[in-house]
Amino acid sequence: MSEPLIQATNVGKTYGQDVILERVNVDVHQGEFITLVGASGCGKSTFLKMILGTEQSSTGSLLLNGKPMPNEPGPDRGIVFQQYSVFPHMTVLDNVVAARGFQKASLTGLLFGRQKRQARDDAIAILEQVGLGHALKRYPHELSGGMKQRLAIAQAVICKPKILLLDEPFGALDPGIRADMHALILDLWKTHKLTIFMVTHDLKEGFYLGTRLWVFDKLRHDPQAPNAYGASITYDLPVSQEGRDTLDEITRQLGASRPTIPYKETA
Ligand SMILES: Nc1ncnc2c1ncn2[C@@H]1O[C@H](COP(=O)(O)OP(=O)(O)OP(=O)(O)O)[C@@H](O)[C@H]1O
Repeated sequence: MSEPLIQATNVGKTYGQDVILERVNVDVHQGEFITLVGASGCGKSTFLKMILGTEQSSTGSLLLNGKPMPNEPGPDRGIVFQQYSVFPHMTVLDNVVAARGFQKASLTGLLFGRQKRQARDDAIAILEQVGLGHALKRYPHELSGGMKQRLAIAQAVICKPKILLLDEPFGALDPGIRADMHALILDLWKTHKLTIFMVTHDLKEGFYLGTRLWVFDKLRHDPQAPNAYGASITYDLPVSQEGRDTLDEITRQLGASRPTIPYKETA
């Protein structure tokens, strides 16, 4: 098998005295679609931020293509948050062109001449793909929640990331709209050959979208010091088509069984 795209070895994260994550050991290969589930506050977003480069691991090693994860975001890693992060004073089209501008000319975000024409053409193509081709001239306040999230996804994808990080991107959307967004994200994943990490609170969504599902949980608890231990990945489940078909059964087993990755005293 090829070299892992991301390799985490005994990764831990602390904020002051609080241990958030500990002993995270995973390899991720290009093209995987990882979904992350776990209790609120257990460190899922923190793990995404470490891949984005806005947070650094406190212990262990986190590698991207065999080299230490850069300490800042880069064009190879895009992110979409639950709260719509678009520029309110720009049209839909200009929002996506600007995202490319900040990538290519980060200080001013301004593009000129051929670069600008290319960015416009690419932006129109990606907006067509996310279903906003009819709304190029609208402003964000004229869009529904689902449309704003499509716009945020288009902003991330126009930068041609290898890795797309999705932090509960559909959490604020109605169930019917979420189904459309699922189809969109699977389409983008395939056509742009992305590696996706997606945090969700919806186990069903995690099984439906992912090729692999991670459960974050604490394996050690100290009732006297609740923040003394951090969460690890306690289940690392490959999701096959059969897995999707027998979702109810897997959900039942997850609730009833013990973690498949027991805690090991490794250095
Ligand atoms: N910059 C920070 N400084 C101090 N503590 C932080 C910081 N960022 C996050 N935390 C803490 O780290 C813990 C994990 O936060 P994180 O957002 O990663 O959890 P999460 O699993 O994504 O939660 P949720 O599902 O609610 O979004 C929380 O207790 C949070 O308060």
